[in-house]
Amino acid sequence: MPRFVVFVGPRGSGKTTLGHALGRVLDAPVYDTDRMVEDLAGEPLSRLWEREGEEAFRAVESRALETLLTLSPGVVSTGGGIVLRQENRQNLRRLGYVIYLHVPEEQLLSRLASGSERRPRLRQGVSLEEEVRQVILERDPLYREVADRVLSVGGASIATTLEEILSVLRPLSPTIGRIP
Ligand SMILES: Nc1ncnc2c1ncn2[C@@H]1O[C@H](COP(=O)(O)OP(=O)(O)O)[C@@H](O)[C@H]1O
Ligand SMILES: O=C(O)C1=C[C@@H](OP(=O)(O)O)[C@@H](O)[C@H](O)C1
Ligand SMILES: [Mg+2]
Repeated sequence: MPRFVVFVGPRGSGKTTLGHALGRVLDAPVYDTDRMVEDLAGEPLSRLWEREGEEAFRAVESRALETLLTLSPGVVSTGGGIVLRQENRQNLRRLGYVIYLHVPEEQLLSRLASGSERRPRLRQGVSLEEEVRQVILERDPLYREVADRVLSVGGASIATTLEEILSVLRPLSPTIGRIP
């Protein structure tokens, strides 16, 4: 697999879930920049964020992304805010084929509201609904800027979305590697 397949998109769009699923099917290494940040920082993401704030987290996130450029190609699940920095947008494009998982706001909201995982809030003093609205407004153009492909996957099951991803990747197999 000579190049990476990279998922970008907002929180709850399924980057982590689909990254693992795709890695299994392709028998390729799976990287999640959030887990790489935790390894580099030596503490859970939520604690780093709480203790040192978002900017400190972003600095480690950029280092994690730079590290990826030196690793064996595989599937990369990014954190939803990785596109905020220009240097990261450049590095994402260098890594390989970037897929933006586009999911309607209502669906993101219901996944985030029901998820058991602890995710730090991105906006203070507003409802989760307003946070999701603001964050999408700010980042949607940035996801589109880095994406080779925008996949609208709202409403589809994990299995159906995985099939759709595989059908997008198949024609690219000369640069991505063998796709089943
Ligand atoms: N069709 C779907 N595709 C991806 N995730 C889904 C889907 N339906 C429900 N989910 C759930 O939504 C959540 C997505 O979270 P996650 O994979 O952590 O997203 P991200 O890494 O983009 O924040 C998971 O709990 C997953 O089980
Ligand atoms: O959108 C964001 O700014 C963030 C998304 C999270 O990753 P997921 O998109 O995988 O939830 C994680 O990087 C951190 O909590 C910040
Ligand atoms: Mg994730």
